[in-house]
Amino acid sequence: MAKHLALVGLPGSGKSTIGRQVARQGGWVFVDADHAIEERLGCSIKDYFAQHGEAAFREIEAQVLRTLLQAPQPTVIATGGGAVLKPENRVALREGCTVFYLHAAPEDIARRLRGDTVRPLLQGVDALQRLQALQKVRGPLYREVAHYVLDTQRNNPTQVARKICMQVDLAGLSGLGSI
Ligand SMILES: Nc1ncnc2c1ncn2[C@@H]1O[C@H](COP(=O)(O)OP(=O)(O)OP(=O)(O)O)[C@@H](O)[C@H]1O
Ligand SMILES: O=C(O)C1=C[C@@H](O)[C@@H](O)[C@H](O)C1
Ligand SMILES: [Mg+2]
Repeated sequence: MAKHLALVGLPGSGKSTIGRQVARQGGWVFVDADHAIEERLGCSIKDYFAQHGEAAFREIEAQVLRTLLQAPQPTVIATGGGAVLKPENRVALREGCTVFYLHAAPEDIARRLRGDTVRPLLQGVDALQRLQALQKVRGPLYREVAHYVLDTQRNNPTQVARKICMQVDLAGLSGLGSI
């Protein structure tokens, strides 16, 4: 039975915001994979992207994910938006976690992220077009890895977090305890 809970979805789908709330509600440890990666890098993801490129970043991301999945305590993991790109990450996530895909249309996310300056893949481009392109490639991968798909468009982060907790409770997911 899965031990951890992972949230996957496009940049801005709410993984960090909702993951933190789920962990608080359930009394679990919360880890934002992007923060764990930045600790490991010693610099921001944005700077690392600029200096070393995406391929180098993906290698570090895979290593950090592996480390997080080995944690002895049940953890809510907000994954990076592109963590599902590597097939081995998808296998590791699916096996080591109960995975929730936070779905939202690119149009909605573009509205949420208006004025964003930290997401490297959305800088200096038309954010909506980029999100649509990401959705085309990643949508099937998020669905492939997910045990559950949640629509985040008609629900605010607190409501989505509550739905996740209810699902965890209903399914009696061992390792995560009950809420
Ligand atoms: N269901 C929602 N409804 C409205 N706004 C939301 C919802 N979920 C998240 N947001 C808002 O969208 C923004 C992005 O959320 P967040 O940073 O949690 O996304 P993320 O998936 O962690 O992104 P990234 O992959 O880039 O780390 C935040 O301002 C957050 O408050
Ligand atoms: O969508 C992506 O590819 C990314 C999303 C962020 O969470 C970070 O992991 C990084 O900026 C890459
Ligand atoms: Mg995040």
